[in-house]
Amino acid sequence: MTEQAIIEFKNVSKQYPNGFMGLKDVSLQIHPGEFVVVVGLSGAGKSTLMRSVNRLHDVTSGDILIDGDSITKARGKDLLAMRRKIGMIFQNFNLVKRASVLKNVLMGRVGYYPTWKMVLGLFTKADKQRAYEALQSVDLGEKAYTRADQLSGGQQQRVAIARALTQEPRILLADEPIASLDPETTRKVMDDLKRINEQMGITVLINLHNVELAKEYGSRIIGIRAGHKVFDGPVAEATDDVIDAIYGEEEAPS
Ligand SMILES: Nc1ncnc2c1ncn2[C@@H]1O[C@H](COP(=O)(O)OP(=O)(O)OP(=O)(O)O)[C@@H](O)[C@H]1O
Repeated sequence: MTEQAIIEFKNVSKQYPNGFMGLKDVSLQIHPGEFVVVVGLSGAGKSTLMRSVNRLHDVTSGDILIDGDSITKARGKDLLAMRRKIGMIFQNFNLVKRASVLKNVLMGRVGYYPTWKMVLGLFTKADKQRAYEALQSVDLGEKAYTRADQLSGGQQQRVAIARALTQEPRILLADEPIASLDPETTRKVMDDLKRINEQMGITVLINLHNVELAKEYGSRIIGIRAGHKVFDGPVAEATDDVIDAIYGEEEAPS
């Protein structure tokens, strides 16, 4: 018996309103606990793929299943419940700069409260505890009351990771999370993601430009080129020839 995929793309295509095809007939399955790195040239469709998973982008055709349920077709409360399972971090951190680190991390609980409680900032003790614990897990417990914009870029990204963890997700999407960071902080963020994957069993899907880091941290690589999936396999199979085919100069498939 094969284990149920936590993320499944079935013949997914995405056409932007201007007619450009961001994804072309992509099918894939990701299983619980995997650490999958998506690589490809700038503009290949990596972010489009990532943002389709939690419906930051709607796809044009095909279906995306989360734990076997279609997120493509989900509406209202069902969509909200599915999105709770999916945390996300971004290249530019997306923190509320003038708010404290703790407030930012608590935002990870937004999907669990009605709007009026959020407006009044009425978080439960249990949620505050969750937020502290998430901050501690990225080694930033002592920064809880610091304003987010007082932290370094690497620290801000780790606050964003803590915010995603507070959501108690099963999947973590990371869209170019280290693109704005220097090499040293890059490692710290990647190490945090790896630890979260291994110790908490959270499935990680991450876009990276850097193939070396993709090979070092990933268990599996997906290569995207001009909207097509052109490679999907374990890191050991991502040979130089494979990487050349993902990044190379020759004509991309249409
Ligand atoms: N809203 C949009 N309308 C039209 N085209 C878009 C839109 N968003 C993205 N695209 C195009 O879709 C293609 C894929 O974009 P995407 O951001 O997914 O690429 P990427 O592989 O993540 O690139 P990068 O590494 O530079 O972020 C690009 O050619 C981009 O210009």
